[in-house]
Amino acid sequence: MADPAATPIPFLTDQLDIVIPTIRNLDFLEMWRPFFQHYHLIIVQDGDPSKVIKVPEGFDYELYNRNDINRILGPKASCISFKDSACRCFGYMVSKKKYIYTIDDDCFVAKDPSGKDINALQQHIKNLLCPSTPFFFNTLYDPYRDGADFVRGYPFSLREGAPTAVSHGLWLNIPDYDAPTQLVKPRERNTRYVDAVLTIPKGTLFPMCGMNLAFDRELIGPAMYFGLMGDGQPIGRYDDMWAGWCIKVICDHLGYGVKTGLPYIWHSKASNPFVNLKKEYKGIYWQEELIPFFQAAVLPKECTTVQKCYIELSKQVKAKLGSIDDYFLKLADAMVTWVEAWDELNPSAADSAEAKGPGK
Ligand SMILES: O=c1ccn([C@@H]2O[C@H](COP(=O)(O)OP(=O)(O)O[C@H]3O[C@@H](CO)[C@H](O)[C@H]3O)[C@@H](O)[C@H]2O)c(=O)[nH]1
Ligand SMILES: [Mn+2]
Repeated sequence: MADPAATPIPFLTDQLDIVIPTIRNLDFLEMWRPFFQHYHLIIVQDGDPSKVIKVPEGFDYELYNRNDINRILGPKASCISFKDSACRCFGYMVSKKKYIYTIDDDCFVAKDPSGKDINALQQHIKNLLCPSTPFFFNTLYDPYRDGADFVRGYPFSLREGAPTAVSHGLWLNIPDYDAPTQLVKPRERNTRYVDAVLTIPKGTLFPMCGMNLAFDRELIGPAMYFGLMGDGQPIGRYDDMWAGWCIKVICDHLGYGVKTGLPYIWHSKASNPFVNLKKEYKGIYWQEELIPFFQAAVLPKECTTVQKCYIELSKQVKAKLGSIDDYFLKLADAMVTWVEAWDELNPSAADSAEAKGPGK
């Protein structure tokens, strides 16, 4: 097998879309121009569709506002959040590319300890193209990286690794803290650059942040639904968390890997902690029941495609979480609507999904 660490990182400009949820002008792209200008952008405009979003010259993009989402999905648009960054998942659905990178419009290019600008997109591509090691933990971190390898005692039968479905990047400056933590530590900034990429072990959940995230759309796209939040919903800021718990259960079942660590972006501003507390507070106690649910979730072996896994998960959500709050009955239905809409917009992928089967 070719040494994944030694091969140069391809740019994949015709295989990757960048999805940006936004309610503001996209001046932040100026800083990303050297890294993004050859990629196609999918801009999901949230909020008032009559507002004109200014996109800097020279970028190739498609922009969807709420009117477009309603026109394209019809009644199924009900599964796409309104007035919340969760709307970004519509961009995953309409993309036709193999890979997705999603980034917030208040995230900028960070510098590594040497002072060099970090090309976050290239690091995500490297993470996605290199295998993961979910079945046995390598104590010297990413074994496929230049200057590292599997350590003594690592089973040779597992050294081929698993296909990587998700690459979860981190943030310098404003960390992704929940509102209570933000309120207690308003001036805390993340200044620590940890030069590592880790595979999250099979059977372990994690808090997935949508700020700096890339994934293999063909491996896990139909499960990357950012849960129903925003207008008319009882919670917010749990969209990406919901997606992260669902994709991790499914990746574990299908034998795919999820990585976290490099690359870093510079998160420039903290959202209002009081507004965030109002959005999060129910989720803070609900998640004490949600996490055990996902930890115990078992998918039958007949679930051989992401769609089948996701539909099965939605049934378990309805059966086991509906008693917490009616919201989870609505969310379970929205999960089904999402998959139906996904398959309508991606018919060929839906047909071939049957053939894919579990990752080896
Ligand atoms: O109603 C809205 C509000 C914002 N957006 C766009 O979404 C992203 C994130 O917005 P922002 O940076 O203001 O919020 P954060 O609290 O930093 O977001 C992080 O927390 C999580 C919220 O679920 C999420 O994982 C992170 O994004 C920006 O691009 C806004 O323009 C929106 O579309 N609709
Ligand atoms: Mn932000």
